[in-house]
Amino acid sequence: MAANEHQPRADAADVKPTTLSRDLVSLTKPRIISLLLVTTVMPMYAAGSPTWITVLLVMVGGYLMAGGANAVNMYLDRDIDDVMARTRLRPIPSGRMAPIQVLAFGVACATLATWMLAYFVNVLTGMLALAGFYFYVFIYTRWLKRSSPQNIVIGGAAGAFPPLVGWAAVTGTLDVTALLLFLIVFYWTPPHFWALALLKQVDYGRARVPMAPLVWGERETMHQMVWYTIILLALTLLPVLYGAFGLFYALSAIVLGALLMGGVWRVLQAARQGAPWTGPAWWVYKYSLLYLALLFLAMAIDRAITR
Ligand code: HEM
Ligand SMILES: CC(C)=CCC/C(C)=C/CC/C(C)=C/COP(=O)(O)OP(=O)(O)O
Repeated sequence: MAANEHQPRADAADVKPTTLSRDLVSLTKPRIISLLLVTTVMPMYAAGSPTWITVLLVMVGGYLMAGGANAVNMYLDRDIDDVMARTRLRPIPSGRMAPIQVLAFGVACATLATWMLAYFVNVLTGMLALAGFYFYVFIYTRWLKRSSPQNIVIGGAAGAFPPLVGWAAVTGTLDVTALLLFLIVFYWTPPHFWALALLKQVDYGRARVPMAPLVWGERETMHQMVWYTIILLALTLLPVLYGAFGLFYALSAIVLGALLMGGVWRVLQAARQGAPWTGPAWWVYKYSLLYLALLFLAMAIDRAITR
């Protein structure tokens, strides 16, 4: 029996204020945004010495833009969220909010964010954040998520916009280091998400979402995770080669990267030997979050040490 079959389906109009405010926050997917903000703010310190007010504006604007994107994602995905155990208790499928309310909230957040970032920070920052919103809503959610196992590779580029936003907020422009930070998040996304997708195949199968393990099979997905991780590790060391970051970052990237590679390799080896691989896959999913946060923190610390 599905997890929330005993949950009462409330009328959207009957929602208590406390529940409504909690639902509005949950529409923004705050835990995911916490890491998006790390990948926005750390590049600001890697790019220069931002004032605290710029950092605050970028954090609020970035939260509103990503939160708006996540709310519109929940509006567009309300049918599949209703059939997946992981997402069935969200405000729309559980009947606590009407779809149109969620859409209006998401669009309002994104509009406010565009104005805040463009007016108080700079136009490029506002435009880049808005591009991330459009990429996530239209390219990933509306198009690729339901049509191709490459959904999270190409669509995943949306999640790589935050470092560009942070960089542009401090420098007013983009350069090759900013592009590398974009590519690092881009190549990080497949091992991050496919580790989870391997574990959630029943959900995605029920929702008919063509995630890689269901289309390519488990073993091929694991091979792809290994390749993306190898490219990711190479990319993380590139900025050291041309002097953008120093020894502290280099050592951090090597140690953190070796642990990620070890985890991804353990998943593949366990599957090859017919041993249980779900434990190692959970480890890779969880560790991928810590990996990205610490890698970006190391960039900022490195620049603080060498500046
Ligand atoms: C297409 C790209 C991505 C996909 C498909 C994806 C998918 C997911 C999914 C399905 C979850 C589980 C959430 C849940 O349990 O409700 C998750 C967790 C998470 N993701 Fe991603 N993700 C992507 C990119 C990113 C990016 C770019 C970041 C931040 C830089 C990120 C940060 C997180 C965090 C922090 C969690 C843990 C949330 C929690 O503990 O509740 N993800 N991701
Ligand atoms: C600059 C800017 C605003 C960028 C936007 C970045 C952004 C919102 C990235 C989110 C990435 C993500 C969590 C995808 C999961 O969607 P999903 O639909 O697969 O997850 P779900 O099944 O949990 O809904």
